[in-house]
Parts: sequence; C-alpha cells; structure tokens
Amino acid sequence: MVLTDLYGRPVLSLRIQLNTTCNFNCFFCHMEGTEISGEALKPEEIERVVKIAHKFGVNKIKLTGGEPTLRRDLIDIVKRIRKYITGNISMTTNGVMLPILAYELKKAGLDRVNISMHAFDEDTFQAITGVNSRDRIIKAIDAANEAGLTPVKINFVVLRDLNVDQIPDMIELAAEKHAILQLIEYETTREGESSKEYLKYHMPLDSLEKEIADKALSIERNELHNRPRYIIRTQAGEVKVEFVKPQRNPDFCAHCTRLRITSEGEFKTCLMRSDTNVKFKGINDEKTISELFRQAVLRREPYWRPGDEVRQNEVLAKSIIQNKRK
Ligand SMILES: Nc1nc2c(ncn2[C@@H]2O[C@H](COP(=O)(O)OP(=O)(O)OP(=O)(O)O)[C@@H](O)[C@H]2O)c(=O)[nH]1
Ligand SMILES: C[S@@+](CC[C@H](N)C(=O)[O-])C[C@H]1O[C@@H](n2cnc3c(N)ncnc32)[C@H](O)[C@@H]1O
Ligand code: SF4
Ligand code: SF4
Repeated sequence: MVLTDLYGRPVLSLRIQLNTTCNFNCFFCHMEGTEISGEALKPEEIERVVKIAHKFGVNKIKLTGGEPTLRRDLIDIVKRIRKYITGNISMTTNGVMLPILAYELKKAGLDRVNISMHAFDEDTFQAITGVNSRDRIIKAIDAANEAGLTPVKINFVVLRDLNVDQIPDMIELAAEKHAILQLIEYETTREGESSKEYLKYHMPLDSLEKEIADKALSIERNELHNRPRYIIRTQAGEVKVEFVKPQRNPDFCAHCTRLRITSEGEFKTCLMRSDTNVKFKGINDEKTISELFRQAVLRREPYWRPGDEVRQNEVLAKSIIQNKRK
C-alpha cells in the first residue's frame, strides 16, 4: 500500500544518506540539507528501514552522502537493500572510488550511478572540488559503463562565470560516454539565498534551457520532479540533457515523491528543512518505526507552492537577516 501525503504526493522512493564525510570539498555542497553527523546508520538499521518502506510501497532507492563510496560496508549495504527492492537502486557519487568498486557494486545489486563532474578542464575542476581528480572521474565513467551501472548520469551544477562555458564540452563528453548530462541549478544551502557563494555563482537555467530546447530533436520527462530531458544531436551522436531546476519551482516540488533518510537515522521530509524530521535511530521495533514512517509522510509539504510568493519572500528575508547576524 503506497502512502500519500496531505498534498496528494505518493512516496515512491527513499533517498538514503549513508554518511556526511567526503574526500572532496565542493564549495557549494548542501550535504543533503544536513549537518556533519557522528555515527552513521549501521547496515542492519538501513536494511530494517528499507524493509518497512518497501511494505509501504517504496520500490526505488537512491544512495547518497557525503561520499557514499567511503563506506567500507557499502557492498553489504547494497546487498541488504536488494533483498527487498525489485525496482531501481542507484547511487550518486563523486566517482573517485568507482574504478575500484564498480564491478562489485553491480554484482551486489546496484543498477546505476550518477557521477558528479562539474568541470571539463582540470583547473576548474580543482577550483570547484579542491581536488585534482578530473581524469580519475573520466575513468570512473568508463568503469561504470563497463560494469553495466547504466545509464550513467553526469551531474553538473551550473555556476555563473565559473563553469558555464564548459557545457558544450560536457555535452560532447556525455554523448561519447553514452551518458545523460544533468544540468543542475545551484541550490541554497543552510545559509539561504544570501550566501556569498550563492549570490556570486547562482544562475537561473531558463535561458540555457531555451537554447537546448531550440536544438532538441525531442523531449521526454523524468517523472521525478517532472524534469524535462532534451534529446539533442552532437558530433558523437545523440545525447540526453536533463534540467534540474528546483529553486522557487512549485512544479518541481509538486512532483516530489521522495522521503529522505539522514545518516543519523531520521526521516527527513524535505531537502530544504529539518524541523519536520522524525527520528527513528535507536528504535529496533518494526511496528514503532512503521508508525514513525507514517508520521513522516504526513509531515511532508511541498517547499515551493503555487501562489506562494509572499512566503518565498519571507524565506528570502529570513535568510538575509540570519546572514547579517553572523
Ligand atoms: N530541491 C531538491 N533537489 C533535489 C531533490 N532530489 C535531488 N535534488 C537535486 O538534484 C540533483 C541531482 O540529484 P541526484 O542525487 O543526482 O539524483 P537525481 O537526479 O535526483 O535522481 P535520478 O534522476 O533518479 O538519478 C542534486 O543537485 C540534488 O541536490 C529533491 O527532492 N529536492
Ligand atoms: C551532496 S552530493 C552527495 C553525493 C556525492 N558526494 C556527489 O557529490 O555526487 C549529491 C549531489 O548534490 C549535488 N549538490 C551538492 N550541493 C549542491 C547545491 N548547492 N546545489 C545543487 N546541487 C548540489 C552534488 O553535485 C551531487 O551531484
Ligand atoms: S563530492 Fe559530494 S558530498 Fe563531497 S563536497 Fe562535493 S557535493 Fe559535497
Ligand atoms: S518538497 Fe521540493 S524542495 Fe523539498 S525535497 Fe521535495 S522537491 Fe525538494
């Protein structure tokens, strides 16, 4: 039985944060809307909550972090999840460990990966992530393809004056590697829309989307968030370019079918807020966790709603005041 929230949105998938540690230092990182936390959920705790979610109709899992591949027990976690989930299990990763892990992950039951690569050239890659690993990420894409973790999605957060000029190269790269390129709008972190980096690097993706749409052979939709995916022709063949435009976008939130789990063991109802989290860490009884799962679903609200301009401005004003106080 699928659970639906008070806004008519079914909960179909779980986005599980496996840790809050990382070997990169991307300056824009939202860390899935969480604080750096201590002890992460154990494999058996993850298995239990997936089993319960599956009873409520969840059949799709996204693994994230921090950097999920830094968990030494990652393979065990994937195997445990696969016991219940017959649908898609995917992982979002910075890719550094994939050349070593790709085959084992596939064997354990992982279906596909999203690999983050926010620059085509090494210097920009390093300026964004703090790490000199651009070539390693190309190897990661190859390793994922060879292992069958497909279709690979390449995640590219678009940053004004920093990497936007590299999008044509990224489109060609995605075509060569038979990957889907995701162009992602810079989302706010805890500091809100007035953070120094956000003000400097955020750019709306509408004009970029129009440019791509004008060239598109056809368009399809990712059901999740109703995101448009344009099929365009390149020198290397056809490629899909998906746009992720979450900021101030009621349509995106209206199609949000994910419940999140923090590495600390809470149900998190929305990327952008923590005040509605429901903690289940430390509880072993499946009946009680099931009840907490229901409560979390009922607490879900679309963050951006149609006709919500007044609230949107309040959110912006609040984040500016908070920032001025710092
Ligand atoms: N606001 C918001 N942003 C999200 C949500 N889910 C993913 N994102 C953002 O979308 C971008 C891509 O996320 P990924 O982890 O690659 O996963 P995905 O593309 O959402 O999922 P798949 O299409 O199933 O692979 C990241 O920048 C996320 O922060 C969400 O529910 N709300
Ligand atoms: C938080 S990361 C965790 C997984 C992994 N470490 C990685 O980078 O792929 C998940 C995704 O969110 C993206 N992301 C992080 N901060 C973001 C922000 N402020 N706006 C938009 N996307 C962001 C990352 O680029 C990555 O694709
Ligand atoms: S690799 Fe992922 S978790 Fe690590 S800093 Fe970058 S976005 Fe954040
Ligand atoms: S409600 Fe909107 S902002 Fe919150 S997680 Fe869903 S899509 Fe993201």
